[in-house]
Parts: sequence; C-alpha cells; structure tokens
Amino acid sequence: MAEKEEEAAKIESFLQWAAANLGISDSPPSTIPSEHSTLPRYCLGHSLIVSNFPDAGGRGLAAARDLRKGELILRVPKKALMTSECLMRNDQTLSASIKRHAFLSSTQILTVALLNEVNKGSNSWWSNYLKQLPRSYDTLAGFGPFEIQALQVDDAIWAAEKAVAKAKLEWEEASLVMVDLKLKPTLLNFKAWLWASATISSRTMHIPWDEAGCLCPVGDFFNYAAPAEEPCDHETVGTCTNGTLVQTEGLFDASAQRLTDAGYEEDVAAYCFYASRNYREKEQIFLSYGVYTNLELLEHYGFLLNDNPNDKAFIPLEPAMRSLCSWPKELLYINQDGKPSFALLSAMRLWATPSNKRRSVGHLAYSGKQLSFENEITVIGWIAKKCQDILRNLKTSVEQDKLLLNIIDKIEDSLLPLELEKLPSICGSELYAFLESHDVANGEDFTNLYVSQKSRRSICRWKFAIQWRLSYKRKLLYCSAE
Ligand SMILES: C[S@@+](CC[C@H](N)C(=O)[O-])C[C@H]1O[C@@H](n2cnc3c(N)ncnc32)[C@H](O)[C@@H]1O
Repeated sequence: MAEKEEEAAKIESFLQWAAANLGISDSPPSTIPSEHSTLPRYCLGHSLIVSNFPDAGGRGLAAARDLRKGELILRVPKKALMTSECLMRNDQTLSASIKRHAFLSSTQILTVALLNEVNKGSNSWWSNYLKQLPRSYDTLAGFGPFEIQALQVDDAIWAAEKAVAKAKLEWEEASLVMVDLKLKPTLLNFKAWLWASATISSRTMHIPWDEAGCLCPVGDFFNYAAPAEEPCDHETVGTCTNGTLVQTEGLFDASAQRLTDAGYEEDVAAYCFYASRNYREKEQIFLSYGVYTNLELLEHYGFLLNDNPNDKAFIPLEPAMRSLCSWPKELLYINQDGKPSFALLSAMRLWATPSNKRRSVGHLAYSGKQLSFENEITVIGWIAKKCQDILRNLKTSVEQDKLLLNIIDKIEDSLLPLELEKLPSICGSELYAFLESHDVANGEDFTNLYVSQKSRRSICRWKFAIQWRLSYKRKLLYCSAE
C-alpha cells in the first residue's frame, strides 16, 4: 500500500476505535448514542475532519462545516485520556515498579508508562492510538552537535545543550525502572526515551490532578496558532512552562478568552474544545497552546513560526548596565517588529542619564517615560549599535541564511544545485560540514544526492536552526534600521 493510503487507513481505524471504545465525539451531547444504540462509525465528521496542512503543522483538524465562535467542537471523556494514573491502574507490574523507584518526576513516570505501553505492541489496549503517533520529533533535546552550533546565538546554543543534558539525565535516572520492567532493548535506549519524552512534551494537555498532563486522543490533532498578545495574567491563565498544551480552569472572562479554547471540565468529566473564532468549512482549526517564543516552541514542540508575534531577541547587557536596574534579563529584548521591550528602554534611559541625576529620574524611567530628547537619541543610538554589533559577530548574515535555506530545500529534493560554487565561502563551509558529517552520498558532479532517512531528519533540524537564527537576526536588523 502507498504510504499516503496506509496513513489514511491508520487514521480511519483509529477514529472508529476512538468513537466506539473511548466515546470521543464532535457531535452535540444530545446525539451521544445510548449503550444500546448503534455507535457512530467515526468520532469526527459533525464538526471536525482530519486533514493535511503541509504549511501549517501537517496533519491537523479542519472544520467539517461553518463553525461559530464558542461552539463546543470536541469532547474527550476522562476515560479516553491517557494518564500515568490510568496506565498504572491497569498494569500492576508498572505500578509496583514505579512505587519501588519513588524518585521519578511525574513527567518521567508518564514517559516510562508510555514506553511500557509501546512495549506491549498490539497487546496494548492503546495500540490504535500509539500506532498513529508521529515516529520522530524535532524538539531541541534531539538536536545533535552540528544542529546546535547552527543556532549560532550563545543563549540558544546554551538552551539546546541544556535540553540535551536534561533529557540524558532523566533517561539515566529512569533506566533502572525500565530495566526492572524488562522493556525490549530498543525501548531502553536514549533514542526511544527522546521519542517518548518529545511525545509528552509536544502532545500532553494540562489536567489538574497530574503535573505531567495527559495524552488526549484526537484533541492532540489540533495544530498551534499563536495568541496575538501577552495574556493579561500569567498565573490566572496557567500558561505552562514545560510544553504542556495550555488548559484553563473553566472559561474565563472575555480578556482571557483566546486561551479558553480547551480545558478539562469536571462537571462533564471530559476535555472540551471550543471554537475560539468563527471558522469556514474546511478551514484549519487551531488551538493556542500558550504564549511561546520561537526557541520555546522549538524546545517543547519541535517547530517554529516564521511570523511569531510572541518571539523575542534577547539583548545581553554589560554587567555595569545591568546593575543599574532591577529588570530580570528575560525582560530585556527586541520584539518581533524590531521595537525594544519596555524594560530594555527603561534600563537604557537610566544608563544614559548622568550618574548624579539617576536617583531623581529613576521613577520616571521605571514607569516607561522618556527622560529627555537627548537621552532618547542616545538610547536609540546605543540599542541600534548593539544590534549591529551582535549581527556583525554572528557567522552568517540574513542574506546568507536565506541562501542556505534555498540550497537546503534542493538537498531535500536530493538535488545539490549547480550554483554551489557561487555560494559565499562561509555558507559553503557550513554546507560541506553537513555533507561530511552525514551519509549524504553524491555523484562526481554533486548533482544527484542520496539522502538517507536519518539525514533527512537532521536536515529538518538544521533547517529549523537556520530559520531560528534568521528570525533572530531579522528582529535586530529591523531594530537597527528604525
Ligand atoms: C499537538 S500536535 C498537533 C498535531 C500534529 N500535527 C500531528 O500530526 O499529530 C503538535 C505538533 O504538531 C506540529 N505543529 C503544530 N502546530 C504547528 C504549526 N503551526 N506549524 C508547524 N508545526 C506545527 C508540531 O510538530 C507539534 O509538535
């Protein structure tokens, strides 16, 4: 069977199983069939259909008809949620083993429980669900040394190295339990651990009773669209820091509405999904997992958005400048549109004030006020120069990154373009370093490439790294050109 048909058949059998065995439904509750009536063939079709969106997340959910904002579009009953609790309840060996190793975090427990379920193969009650999960992910923890260096910016390289080290440590800690459970050797290795932890990081939804969240069949088909503004109150809306898809406790007021498109509802004992706006038939329906920068999206979900309104380019300040203000460094950045953040402007205004006057104008600077015309000119000039200096010190320019991305697109099609000689040497060396470190075989004339499956994954990650650094540089460029 061709790959596409095989995929479609897998989804079809999964949706039938989800309706019949899990009670998942996209129809109004009044149409839920009683135990004795004929069950619906599929859990979808009334409000949603599974569709492919190559430029916006791949497999996703589309509107089966015109939908109104606020409409309930999917209900996933509690019994359909895959949680550590339910996996342990149904597997005494797992439960006993986890109890013997009480040091594991809730996320490690869910990761072990997921691998333990995969280990059962077709004997797992969840096998229909497991079979349709992605085979691999591009989260930062799976980046190799080449892809990490391709991020170019120190902060991003550090975040990626930290993600890899954290995943390794968590795997080592959990290994004892997995050996205890007698998992197959292929499920004991780091690659399998990366797969399971990326599944959890990119697909779990928040539930009030387990920090690790839950896997929510069908609900985890929604792709992401960024919310446009900062949430009014981080704590109230419960944006997660670990990649768990955002869930809000019930529905909040209008200002928080954009984050209320999904949540576990105790009164109906189900995860409920609502249309966050009006949708036309066949349009992709998105879910807001929360407010994320591109680096955070890459870390937790393994993708990024070319036009992410919540992206930020952090600006490192010299210690002497930092010591003048109390803003944490997370607030010192350039926005997506090239504008400096409130805290960065405020810190710079104070720094550009003669030291004997700082005390008297401190309250104005902290409240976001301009201090004087001259002060503002100095501040804007300093920030623009800082951006130019950062750009100059990075290995490649915006133009070179765009060129490399074009070349990579051709490599993905197994064609190494002839204009290779015209490449600036810095791009050429990055390209050759990639070809050398991967099994990308080429003919004499460099035109026909053999790109293995493993290299394709690595190309994807390399491309994400270049896209990330390009979006970082664009912000600095906009800022320095303002
Ligand atoms: C919760 S799943 C969504 C469904 C997923 N596309 C699937 O095939 O199962 C989250 C994953 O979908 C992909 N994704 C979601 N939104 C995306 C977007 N706007 N652009 C690119 N990839 C996206 C990422 O791989 C992410 O880790």
